Amino acid sequence: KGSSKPQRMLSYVQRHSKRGDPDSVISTIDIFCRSKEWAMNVGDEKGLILDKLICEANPSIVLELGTYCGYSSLRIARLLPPGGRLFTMEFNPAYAKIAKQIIAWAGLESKIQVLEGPSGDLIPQLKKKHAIEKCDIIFIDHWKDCYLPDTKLLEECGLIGKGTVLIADNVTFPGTPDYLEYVRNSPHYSSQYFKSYLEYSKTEDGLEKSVFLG
Ligand SMILES: O=C(NCCCCc1cc2ccncc2s1)c1cc(-c2ccc(F)cc2)cc(O)c1O
Ligand SMILES: [Mg+2]
Repeated sequence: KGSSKPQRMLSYVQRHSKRGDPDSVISTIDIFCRSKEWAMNVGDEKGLILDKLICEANPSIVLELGTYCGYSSLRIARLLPPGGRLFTMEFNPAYAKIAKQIIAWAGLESKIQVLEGPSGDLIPQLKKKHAIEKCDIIFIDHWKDCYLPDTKLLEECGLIGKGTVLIADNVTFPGTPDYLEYVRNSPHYSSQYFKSYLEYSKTEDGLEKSVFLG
């Protein structure tokens, strides 16, 4: 019964970062992923672009699809204005368990709610169960073939309104071709590609920012 990579990441965070200090936890995870074990966090290079996009939008309600160990949840939640909230969806219960512990260690649990289950089931529940009107920002970082169907589901559920900003990870690698084609060709979105690198590697990747025009 060995440990998992997320478990090793959590114990590295608890040993090497300052409790209650999100920036310390974020940089510690980056050191772990560069020096010990690669992991599929958005990472520090794309993370800086994400930070800028979050600050520009100054969002109250952020939805994240794909929590993993909570790295991007910390990056987002630490930049929210007072009263701002992040709802993050994770399919894998083992990942969700670790993410909650990393989020608690960083002291951001009051701003972040981890929702466990498949996004296809959770998205239709958001309005009624969590009193969410519209999402200000949606960070998409889950199964790459779910980006497009879930975007359409979010539209149908009325969670995407005029000005909602979609930010999608991995649009170049592993790649999300059907999603890109949709947001870049739809008259309802204004889309922009931010070229960067796959986390902790030299491979090209990037974030796609798409604003819903109504
Ligand atoms: O798969 C990736 N990320 C999604 C994990 C799937 C987790 C899910 C969450 C959830 C919530 C609700 N409903 C359903 C789902 S499914 C991912 C993979 C790579 C990568 C890059 C190079 C490689 F060689 C190999 C992998 C890099 C990345 O940045 C990623 O984000
Ligand atoms: Mg990703």
